[in-house]
Amino acid sequence: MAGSPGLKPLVAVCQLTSTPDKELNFAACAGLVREAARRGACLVFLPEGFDYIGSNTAETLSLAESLDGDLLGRYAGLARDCGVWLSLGGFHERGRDWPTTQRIYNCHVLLDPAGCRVAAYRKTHLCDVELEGRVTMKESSFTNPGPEIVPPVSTPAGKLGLSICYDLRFPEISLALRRAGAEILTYPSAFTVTTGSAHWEVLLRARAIESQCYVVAAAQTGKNHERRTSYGHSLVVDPWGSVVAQCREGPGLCYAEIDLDYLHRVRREIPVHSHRRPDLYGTVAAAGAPAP
Ligand SMILES: O=C(O)CNC(=O)[C@H](CS)NC(=O)CCC(=O)C(=O)O
Repeated sequence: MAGSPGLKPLVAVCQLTSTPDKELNFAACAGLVREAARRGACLVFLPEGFDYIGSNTAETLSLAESLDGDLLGRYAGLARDCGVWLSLGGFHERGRDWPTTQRIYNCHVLLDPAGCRVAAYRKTHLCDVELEGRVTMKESSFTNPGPEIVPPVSTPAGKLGLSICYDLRFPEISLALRRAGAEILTYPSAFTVTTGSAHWEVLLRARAIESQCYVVAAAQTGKNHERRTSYGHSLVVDPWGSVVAQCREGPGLCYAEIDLDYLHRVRREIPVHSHRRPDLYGTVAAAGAPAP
């Protein structure tokens, strides 16, 4: 379907309730990816923690694998079987430094339809957040921060910029990806209900409007284990800021056509990118500092 004249590429967004059971999670993901491929999607997005959501730190660490391990091998087979690109947002990766750090990376892997790994972005902003009496997250206690932002990758749907979940709160990364040529930004996520209900959609729409990119956000939803519930609301935003697709409650799929002609029209009409003043943003003195 992708590339056929007159047809716009279709992307699919998977919403999941991952548990600590990797087998069950793989079966759920494979079912959704196969369905998305049957419907003609060329690129399928899975959320952060698509592999599993551990019920405690020890379990999270013990289940982690390397990028060359069995689980990603099976996802590569799935991409090949279905002939789709797969955005695997937020794989729990044991990197080469595992023996010394005993920490993992939160790694967003992009596979092409041959099952080849074409990019791996390791989450750079770690979610250490404490909302008194409601939410405690300390991702840095078991995760190493990624060392770099990864250049956008050409896919049949457009040039894809990779981020993960909490990165969504940092417009710097989305603008850096836009500057590097991104047309689609993606934020695979496992948001909390408390922060998601206040911030999720408004942040995603803001990232789309300011970067003039499509924004694709696959999310965990519902009860992952006894002590963890995720916000859901997987969606796609167009470069004007309209929500063009959204999952309903529970695990499932939503679809969007990516219209790059429309994206370029929005960029022509409001050329914020060429109006930026990078000469100024780094030069503001702190309050109270003496005037030059
Ligand atoms: O740990 C795993 O297994 C999967 N990773 C996560 O769930 C991550 C780190 S704890 N969650 C977030 O970043 C939530 C961000 C969020 O909710 C916000 O920014 O408001």
